[in-house]
Amino acid sequence: MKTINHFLEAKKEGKKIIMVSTYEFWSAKICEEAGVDCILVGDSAGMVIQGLDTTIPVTVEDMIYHGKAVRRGAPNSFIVIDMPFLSYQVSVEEAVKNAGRIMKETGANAVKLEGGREVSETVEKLVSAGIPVMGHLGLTPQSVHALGGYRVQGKTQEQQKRIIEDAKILEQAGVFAIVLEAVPSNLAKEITEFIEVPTIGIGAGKFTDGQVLVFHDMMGFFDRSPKFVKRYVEGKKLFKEGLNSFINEVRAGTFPGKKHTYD
Ligand SMILES: Nc1nc(=O)c2c([nH]1)NC[C@@H]1CN(c3ccc(C(=O)N[C@@H](CCC(=O)O)C(=O)O)cc3)CN21
Ligand SMILES: CC(C)C(=O)C(=O)O
Ligand SMILES: [Mg+2]
Repeated sequence: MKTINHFLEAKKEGKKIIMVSTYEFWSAKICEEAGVDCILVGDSAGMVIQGLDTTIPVTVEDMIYHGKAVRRGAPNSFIVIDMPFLSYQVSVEEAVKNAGRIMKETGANAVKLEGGREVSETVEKLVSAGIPVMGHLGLTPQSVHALGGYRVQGKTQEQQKRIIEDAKILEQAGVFAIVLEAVPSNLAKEITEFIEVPTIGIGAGKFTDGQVLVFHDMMGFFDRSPKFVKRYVEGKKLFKEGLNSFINEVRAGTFPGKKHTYD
């Protein structure tokens, strides 16, 4: 079983950290068998699994449901679960309660929450309660309406300064790693060199200590994806081919054959 120490050691040794965001039993099992360092049960489940336009409606119950399934598929993996929108912003007390429920009911190793200085007190409290916390800066999708859409962050000097400061504040608050989403690669590089905890990038270039992608994105299940997604398999095409074979064989009367029949 990997622990939070694995993340710091990987950074020290210059070994890239591999994280994949996924939501249920069988893809979690594939991730564990393939040897990823960390599985993220992302609130992107709202978009990928529920077909929502944003992650905003996702609930603590949803995350616990997904977390339990992922833990069953990946019993030996380091699992991080996203705290959904408004499960940690209202008060530190609510955040501890919700994070505690997520940890107790799923068997996760850590939680992730979005934001910088505005969540630093919450991070401190969670860490002091024994709950490891991963940070998330740059494009923070739970603030999509405040940001005016899913836009690259850290384009102006002012924004860059703020994100760098936020990374330092999160590190001081006790996070064991920080996701950097949709920021210019030179900014991600600067942050990665500036802080001691590892950075895990998505749309943040190649200089971060690790990379994360959504399982269904990299497997090619979506027709439209952000620029940062690389499709390693044409999953939708492959699945459609399989499905078409089933349809054609049933219509032609060639399935089920002898092999698939109890005689
Ligand atoms: N399937 C999936 N993959 C993700 O990576 C992901 C989610 N869902 N849901 C939560 C957030 C939302 N994310 C997103 C969603 C859209 C863009 C996007 O459309 N970006 C455009 C515009 C960039 C710009 O104009 O600045 C792009 O072309 O990359 C980026 C990140 C990343 N996360
Ligand atoms: C894209 C990653 C970092 C995430 O937060 C998610 O999957 O929800
Ligand atoms: Mg998320």
